[in-house]
Amino acid sequence: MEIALSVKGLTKKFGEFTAVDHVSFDVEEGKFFSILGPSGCGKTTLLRMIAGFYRQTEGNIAFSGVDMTNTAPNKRPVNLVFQNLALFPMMNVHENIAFGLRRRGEKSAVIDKKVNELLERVGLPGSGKKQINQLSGGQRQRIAIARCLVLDPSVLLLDEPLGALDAKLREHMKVELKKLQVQVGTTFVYITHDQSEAMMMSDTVAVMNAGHFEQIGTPQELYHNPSSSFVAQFVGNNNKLPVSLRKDGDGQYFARYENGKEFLLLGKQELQEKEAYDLFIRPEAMIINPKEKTASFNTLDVEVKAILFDGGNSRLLVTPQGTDNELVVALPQNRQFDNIKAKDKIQVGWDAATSICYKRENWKLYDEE
Ligand SMILES: Nc1ncnc2c1ncn2[C@@H]1O[C@H](COP(=O)(O)OP(=O)(O)OP(=O)(O)O)[C@@H](O)[C@H]1O
Repeated sequence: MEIALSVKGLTKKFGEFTAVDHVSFDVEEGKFFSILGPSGCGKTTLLRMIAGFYRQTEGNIAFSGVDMTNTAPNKRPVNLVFQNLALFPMMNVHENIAFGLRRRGEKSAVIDKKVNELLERVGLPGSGKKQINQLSGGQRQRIAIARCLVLDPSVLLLDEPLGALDAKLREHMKVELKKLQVQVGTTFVYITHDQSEAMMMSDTVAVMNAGHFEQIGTPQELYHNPSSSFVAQFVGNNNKLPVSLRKDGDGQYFARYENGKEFLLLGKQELQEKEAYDLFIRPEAMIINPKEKTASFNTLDVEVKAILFDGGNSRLLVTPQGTDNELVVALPQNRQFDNIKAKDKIQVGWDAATSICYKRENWKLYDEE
């Protein structure tokens, strides 16, 4: 498969501050590639360098194998969809989409044909005469994308385009945007701080932290095999237990929890005794009142603090005995645990293979601030 975009060692410094630090990645043609990271990690700066709006301090950018590191923005085969969409309110839908083609000096008949084709492709045929203020948030979104696609970019850059929408519409547009990308087949490079957006829509996700990429992988790889504490915490819901490590005579590691309980550790990660670690266990990896326990099964006695009912995403909030920590345990959908109530003492357990341990790091996700 051809590489639509190749970025090598891209770096941007603002004075002494390094906003983007030697970032490298390739995006295959026709794929949905997301850059996911908390506010201020450098996503927009990276996107602006790719678009050509910022000059890089170091590094290279190539489109379809052609180096364009120093090419002017309007000569690059990219287009950028902004967070605020930047549609022209005084123009109708047709005029908005036609804008770029007119500037290119295309003939009216060609413009009309292309605009109508694009309106079909984004699922809004016949809406050319509508004013922008007559459109819903989701429709505006599609028009903003149509306005960029009409110029036939080989890569479409999207800067948090769902950011301005309310929660319900965001959910809907995630699915719409994914379908639209598959339908039009254009390579999308999408930036977001919302992990569920990135996970649901992307073929590949790069997780960005403080100017660098922590991990690049499929959503499944990031979820099941996070390569760092940051990724384990930023991608999907995870429980974090502060632990210290002990190695027994056979070289087997155990995680010692603050209430004195020890958990077996499996897995390939490098561990060092006596360092401070965090043990990560996904809510759905935890089994309530486990009956059949494998040889590598860990258990923990907990008290139920609250039932967090949310339909198919219902969970228990529990506190392990002898600690102030709170853990989240997914509730199976078979109503088997309908009888559980607050203050109940229960046991939760997980297979050691489903947990992962990383050295403790002292950063905070901005949601927690
Ligand atoms: N023109 C500039 N001059 C100096 N510092 C800047 C400039 N633009 C961005 N920065 C800094 O670079 C860092 C990365 O900013 P950037 O806007 O790329 O982050 P982001 O991940 O897109 O964040 P957000 O999701 O909040 O938009 C921030 O610390 C920001 O303050």
